Order: sequence, then structure tokens, then C-alpha cells
Amino acid sequence: MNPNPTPHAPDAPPPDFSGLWIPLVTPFAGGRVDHAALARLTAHLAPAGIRGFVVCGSTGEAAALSKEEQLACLATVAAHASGLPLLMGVSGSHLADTRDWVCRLNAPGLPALAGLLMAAPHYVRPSQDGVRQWFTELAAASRAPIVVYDIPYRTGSVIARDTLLALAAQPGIRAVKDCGGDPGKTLALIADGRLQVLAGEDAQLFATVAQGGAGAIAASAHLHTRRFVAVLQALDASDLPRARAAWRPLVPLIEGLFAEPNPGPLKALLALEGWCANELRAPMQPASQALVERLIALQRDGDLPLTAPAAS
Ligand SMILES: O=C(O)C1=N[C@H](C(=O)O)C[C@H](O)C1
Repeated sequence: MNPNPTPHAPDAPPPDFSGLWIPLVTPFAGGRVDHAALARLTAHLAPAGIRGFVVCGSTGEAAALSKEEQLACLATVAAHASGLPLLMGVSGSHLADTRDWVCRLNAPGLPALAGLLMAAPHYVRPSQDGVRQWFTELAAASRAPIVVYDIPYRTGSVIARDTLLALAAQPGIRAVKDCGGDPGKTLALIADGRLQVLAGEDAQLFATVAQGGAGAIAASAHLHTRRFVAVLQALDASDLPRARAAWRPLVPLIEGLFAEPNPGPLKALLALEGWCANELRAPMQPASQALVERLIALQRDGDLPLTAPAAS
């Protein structure tokens, strides 16, 4: 495993996105980004065996952050990530504006990015030709390689299997975060082998990696981080009994964390552990009390006590 994917360049070795990536929450306090909490959480998670961090993904409530806030989050995470690689979330629906943002993220003076986690254009629902143009033009504008974020239930844009396979021919497009909800597409991409397939639905982590996927981007892994890493390591070692034993206790937790819109339930548990306030930006809402109580009971009565991530 290459420990530190390098920015894309024609003569550079292909970057390696395998392993576990944590899409960080963005802590808020009194309506502002709480950089002290973000720094503490980043520093705490970095030594847990993860591959790296995603800054400003959907879990990071990027849609509710200004561009300046996003750059400030990137700076804070870069300063506390112990040199781990960083992916920056990028989304939009205005091609020229998004290209400008991609260029800005690649500018000298900003933390070097291992890649951009790039969603299909949201709301506008272009044809597959339009989807291809979106990724092709943005990849061409980026020095950092692209991880295609396939998440039709958030964007409204389906990225068809053939479109992903066509995009795989482009040197700047190297991986996919798979939330596509199509097991056949997942398997076809793994079999094709040109794009590294990262599970983007936490509940799919085991199946995707067992079938040959390269890793996962999983919000749940803020909690019990070392156990998530152990699942991937056991799968990598083809040790199915060990992988299953590590995985099964995580499943009810993952179900609970996604029973209401992410990152509401996750932030509630992180707040109970003292990592951040239980605060989201509207229109996102904190998790319901009923779900929080269910999650607390799950942790209290199950195999996974609610503890600080690095100690789990
Ligand atoms: O921010 C992310 O990246 C993730 N987002 C997904 C979502 O909420 O749609 C969940 C996944 O765990 C990672």
C-alpha cells in the first residue's frame, strides 16, 4: 500500500486509495465551525490505523459551509492529521464555477490533496454524456486525482455503469466511492479493475471489500475506529472468521447511525463522548431523542461500549 498518494501527474505512479477513510464531521459551536474540536477529533483519529481523512464530504455538511469555511476546515485538518492523506469533497451543478473551485483547491499554498471526492452534478439530472463531460472537464482541471462519488440518492444524477467504465480510461480518475445501490455495477467495476472501489455505504463495507473492493469511506468509523480497521485487515488477509467476528457487532450500530439523516446520529454520539457539540446547520437537524436513546442502549447492552474511538 502506498502510504501517501501523490498528486496526479502523467509520469506519477497510480495513486492508491485502499484502506479506511474517515469523512470527518464538521463540529459547530454557536453557529460557527469549532476548529478546536475539529483539530482534537482529527488528532485523535489519526493514529487509529486509518488511511486518511475526507474533509467536507456529505458527513462534513459541506453543503452548509461557505468556500472560506471549507478552506479553513482543510487547513485545520491538514495541521492535525499527522501527515495522513486528505481527500477534499467537491460538489456543485455549475460547471464553470466548480472548475474554478477545483483550480483553487489545487493552487500552491493550500495543503496538498491526495484527491478530490467529486460528486455528479446535483439537481440538474444531465444525460450520461453530460455526466461524462462533468467529470472529464473537472478531472482535466485538477492536479489531484479524482475519486468519483457515486451517490444518486443525494445528487439526483445516476452515473451508469458504462459511464463509470468510460471514465476509468482517464488518467486523472482513479477510484469510486460507491453509494450507487447497484450490486451488479459494484461487481463490474471491481472486475474491471481500473478504478479502485471504495464502499461508500457503511453497511456495504464488508461485502464490497470481500468481493475485492479496495476499502471504504465510512462515517460510522468515527466510532470504534480500530475495529473497522481490523475488519479491513482481516478481509485483506482472507481471514473470514476474524473479519466476521469484528464486523457483526458493528452492524446494529451502523443501522442506528443511518436511521436518521447523517450526520445527526453520529454527532449525537460524538457529543456524548465529548468530541463536539450536538449541533448541525439547518436544515439538518440533531437526531431524535428516541434514536439517541436507542443508540445509547445499543452501546450499553451490546458488545460495543460507548468509549473514545482510539480506546475501542
Ligand atoms: O461524507 C461521506 O463521505 C459519507 N457520506 C455518506 C452519506 O452520508 O451520504 C455516508 C458515508 O458513511 C460517508
